[in-house]
This record gives sequence, C-alpha cells and structure tokens, in this order.
Amino acid sequence: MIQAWSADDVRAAEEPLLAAGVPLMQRAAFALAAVVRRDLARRRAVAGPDGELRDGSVRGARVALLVGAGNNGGDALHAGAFLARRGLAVTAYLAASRVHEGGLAALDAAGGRVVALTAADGGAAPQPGAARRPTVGVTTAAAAASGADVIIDGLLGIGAQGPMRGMGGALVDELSRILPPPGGTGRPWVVAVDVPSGVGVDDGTLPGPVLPADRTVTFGAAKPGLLLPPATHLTGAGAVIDIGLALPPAARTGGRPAVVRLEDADVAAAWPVPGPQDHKYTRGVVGVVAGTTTYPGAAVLTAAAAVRAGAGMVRYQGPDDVARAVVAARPEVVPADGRVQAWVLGPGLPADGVDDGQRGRARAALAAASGLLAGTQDPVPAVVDAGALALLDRPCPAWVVLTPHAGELAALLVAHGEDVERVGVEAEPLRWARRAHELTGATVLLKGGATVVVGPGVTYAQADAPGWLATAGAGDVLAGLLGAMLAARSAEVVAHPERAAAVAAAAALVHGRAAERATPGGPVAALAVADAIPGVVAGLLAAR
Ligand SMILES: NC(=O)C1=CN([C@@H]2O[C@H](COP(=O)(O)OP(=O)(O)OC[C@H]3O[C@@H](n4cnc5c(N)ncnc54)[C@H](O)[C@@H]3O)[C@@H](O)[C@H]2O)[C@@H](O)CC1
Ligand SMILES: Nc1ncnc2c1ncn2[C@@H]1O[C@H](COP(=O)(O)OP(=O)(O)O)[C@@H](O)[C@H]1O
Ligand SMILES: [K+]
Repeated sequence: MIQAWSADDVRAAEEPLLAAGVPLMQRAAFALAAVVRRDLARRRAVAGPDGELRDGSVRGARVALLVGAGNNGGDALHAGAFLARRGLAVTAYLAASRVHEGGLAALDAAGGRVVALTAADGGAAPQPGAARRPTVGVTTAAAAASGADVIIDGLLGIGAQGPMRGMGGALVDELSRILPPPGGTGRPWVVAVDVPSGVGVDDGTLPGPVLPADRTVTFGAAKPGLLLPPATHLTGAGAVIDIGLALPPAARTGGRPAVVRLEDADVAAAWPVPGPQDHKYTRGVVGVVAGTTTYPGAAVLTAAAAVRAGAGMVRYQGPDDVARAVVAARPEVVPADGRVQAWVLGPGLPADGVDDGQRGRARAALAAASGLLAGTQDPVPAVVDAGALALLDRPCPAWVVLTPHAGELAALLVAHGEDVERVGVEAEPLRWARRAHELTGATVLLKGGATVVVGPGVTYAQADAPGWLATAGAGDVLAGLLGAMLAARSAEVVAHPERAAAVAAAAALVHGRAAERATPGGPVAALAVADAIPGVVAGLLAAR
C-alpha cells in the first residue's frame, strides 16, 4: 500500500529532524542525483558482446535544472552539484531572484553553469543569490532545456500556493508547448523533484501550468497529489526516498495518511479464499437489480461480473425478458427473490423514463440494505450505480457505496443543492467525492481515468486501468464485481462501515487489472473485462 501524507504532516515530521541538524536536503538531493544517474544510464543502455543490455555511460550528459525560490530548488541545485562532480554538464535556470544559497554555492563549486531567467533575451538581470549571473529569456531557455538529456524540475514543491506564477510558470508554459509528450521521441527525461511543480500537493488539482514528469522522486512519503487525479496522470514513474522521517507525525490528521493507494499484495491478502467449511451462502449472495427491456445488456454485464468475481450465488430481479437474457448468458444466475448479502442496484436503469418496475425494486432493496425496514432483514452492503443514484432521498450508512462517473456525481450533487458540472468534478475529484460523502453519508467511488474512493475518515485513489477500459458497460462490470466483494464480507462491512471504502478501492484495482489482462494492447469489450476477473484473482493469490 502506498500512503500519502499531507504537506503539513510532512513538514511536522521534518521539523524535529531539522532542529536536530539532520541534513535532510543532502539526503534528498543525493538520492535524487542517484535516481537521475540510474535512469540516464538505463536510457543509454548498450548491448554487450553477449547481447545483454548494459547501462551506458552518463558522462557528458546534459542536465537542465529548473530552480525555484524554495527548498525544492535547493534539492535540485544540490543534486546538480552531485551530477556535475560525476562529469555531467549541468546548467541551472533560476526562476526566482533569490534561490537556495547553499545549493547555489554547491553547484558553483562543482563547476555547474548558472543562468537567470528573464521574460525576454537581454532582459534586466535579477540578483539571484550573491553573485550577478548571465541572463536568458524564457523562450531561449526552454529551447535549450528541451535539447538536454534530463530536465530536473525543482521549481516548486510542497510550499506551492496556487497556480505557478512568474518566470517558473512562463518557463513551464513554454516547455509544455515545445516538448513532445511523455514517451515521445526526442523528449528529455523529465524528473520532478518531490512533486511535478505546481500541482495541488494535497488535492491533486492542476491550478496552473505543470510540466508532466517521466519520473517523480518524492521525499519522506508520497504526497496526496501524486496519487489523486488529475495530477496523478502527470507524475510518471514514482520513487519514494526514505530520508528518515517518522510518519505518522503528531496526531494532526489523527495519525492517518491523507490518501492511500492499494497495491496487489493488499488485495491478495484480503481476498476471501473458500475453505472446507464454506458453502454458497457463506461465500455471499449478490442481489442484482439492473437493466430494463431497453437496456438489457447492463444486467448481463453486472450479473456476469458478480459470477466471475466468485459470488456464492447471484440472484437477479427484473423484467422477464431481461432475466431470460441474463440466464442465457450466465446460467448460474437465479432469477428469483431471496436473502442476499449485498445488493447491486441501478446499472442500465435510466435516471427517468420507462423503468419496467426496476426503480421500485431498487428503492425497496436500498431501504432494506440501509436498515430502514426494521424487523424484515438485516442491513447489508449495497452498490448504488447509474439510475439508482437518483433514488437517494435520505442519508445512507457508509456500507452503501455509490459508484458514479463524473457526470453522474455532478447530477447527484446538484440534486443535493450544489452548483457544479461534470468539468468541475473532473477538475477537483477529491473535493466533490468528499462533498458527496458528506451529503449522503454513503461511501463514494468516483470513476474515471483514476478512481477516488471516499468513506468515513478514509480516502483511496487507484490508477490501475488502461485507457481502453473507458468503454460502455465497463462500469456495470465494476458494479457487479464490487457487489460480489461486498457480499463476501457483508457482516464485517456493516459492523465496520469505514471498511467499505477499502473493498471499493480493491474492486477498482481488480477491475483495472482485469482490463489490463483482457486488452490485447487495443480495444477491449466490457464482457471480456468481466471474463478476465478469475485469472486476475488467481494471479493475485498466487503471488501472496
Ligand atoms: N525542509 C527541508 O529541509 C527539506 C525540504 N525538502 C524540499 O523542500 C520542498 C519544500 O520547500 P519550501 O517549503 O521551500 O517550498 P517550495 O520549494 O515549494 O517553494 C516555496 C516558495 O516558492 C514560492 N512560491 C510558492 N507558491 C508559488 C507559486 N504558486 N508560484 C510561484 N512561486 C511560488 C514562494 O516563494 C515560496 O516560498 C519540498 O517539496 C522538498 O523538495 C527536501 O529537501 C527535504 C528536506
Ligand atoms: N481514461 C480511463 N482510463 C482508465 N479507466 C477508465 C477511464 N475512463 C473511465 N474508466 C473506467 O471505466 C469505467 C467506465 O464506467 P462508466 O462510465 O460507468 O461506464 P458504463 O456506465 O457505460 O458502464 C469505470 O470503471 C471507469 O473508472
Ligand atoms: K518540483
């Protein structure tokens, strides 16, 4: 599991070490330089006589340091000094009139080149540090940096406030315009120091210009913005450097990480493996209210995913025609009422219009799941998706999991009095998923290129899926998969509702892995994603 700690928590953890004179910046910069050298050597790998690839030489490689006003720039300067001593050609572009003095002195002593950025070539020189420096206009600097082998982005770290301003912002704007995208040919390797400069460190927003990184080297612990969309898509490969911070720090956030990302091992460890005492009812029965005669496919996909995810039994409720289609596709499904350990409500149910009685069935199931029908049935977890999201007219327990995409979340929020559109949700997914959790009480799984899950006191962010998963019906598969996972842990999740979020995050991971497994490297159909679930689960279990 990757735990991300807020900027405040990281600062709180740094304080006692800095007060004790621990050289945190030296540690950070040395590790940063080591990662840069290793990445470069691998990019310059050459085949040996035996045909094996060997790391190439990094001597003479050109390094462009983008240096901002704070300690993030200090990290970059010190790393640049290490690299210059190893024979790399280092040029620092100073984006502020004052930069970290120790770092600047170290780079000077190591023989690095230092220039100050101005708006245009020939501009008036600012006074960076003590010495007067040659100047270069932003456009010229960007052109020069784009020809380097490595760009080290040390413009802003956890001290960033709002959109990146000044020379740094102008430089990043220009670089974003002229650099090929990550993975493109002719692009220097871009290494972000701590975070890609200018991202919302605690919320993953993109308030202004940000240079997409090929690698982010972060210190002490991951930061929330590295895991959360939309910023998570700009971080490239990761590397968390241990600089000796003791996290969790003093209980500012209750000793909890701000955001967690589950990894394969976490999901494998929690996956219920049936033993000799188990039978279909202990494994969990999933009740599905999905599909209408207009949208029968959603019912098939939801039920198929629940079967594939190992539900003990799947019961289907809906119009006869749809039930026939479901049973034809998955003969394991029982088209009859009965007790269930988790519900999946709403896939293929339109928000309004003809519903073949499905809205009434979903409403009744939601009330039962929430524990509002006292004496009839114990409460059980429920997945509320698509058209069933419009049925939320009272507070829910957190064992009810909403699975909207951004458009559906915006509609839900508007129905609860907020003024937001789809693009607003996409720009600030954490904020709006949190708001929906506050307003409804439910656990909220917000779908998208990365998935954010918010439950009571916990936030998860998963980015496990290839873009090919963005296809109609993929959400129905997630709903069925999550339903089966909740059914398997029904009593536990009702007793500890905050755990619903971890189950939802695990479902997002398995869903993403299933898409990865199902895609031939090209388009993938939703049913193929459902069919890939058993192989993914087997792979996870084999590795534990
Ligand atoms: N405290 C330490 O000794 C350590 C700090 N570390 C590094 O230091 C970073 C944090 O350093 P700082 O607190 O100095 O913060 P930053 O390096 O993020 O810089 C903050 C400064 O940038 C300017 N600034 C803020 N927002 C801006 C904006 N939107 N546009 C333009 N300029 C803006 C302000 O002058 C502010 O003082 C970390 O991210 C990490 O890279 C590491 O070296 C580990 C040790
Ligand atoms: N760009 C993307 N990359 C990876 N996964 C994506 C992307 N866009 C969407 N997804 C995932 O695909 C699924 C789409 O679900 P949804 O929008 O509900 O479609 P539908 O309602 O047609 O089933 C979600 O699980 C979502 O997280
Ligand atoms: K940075």
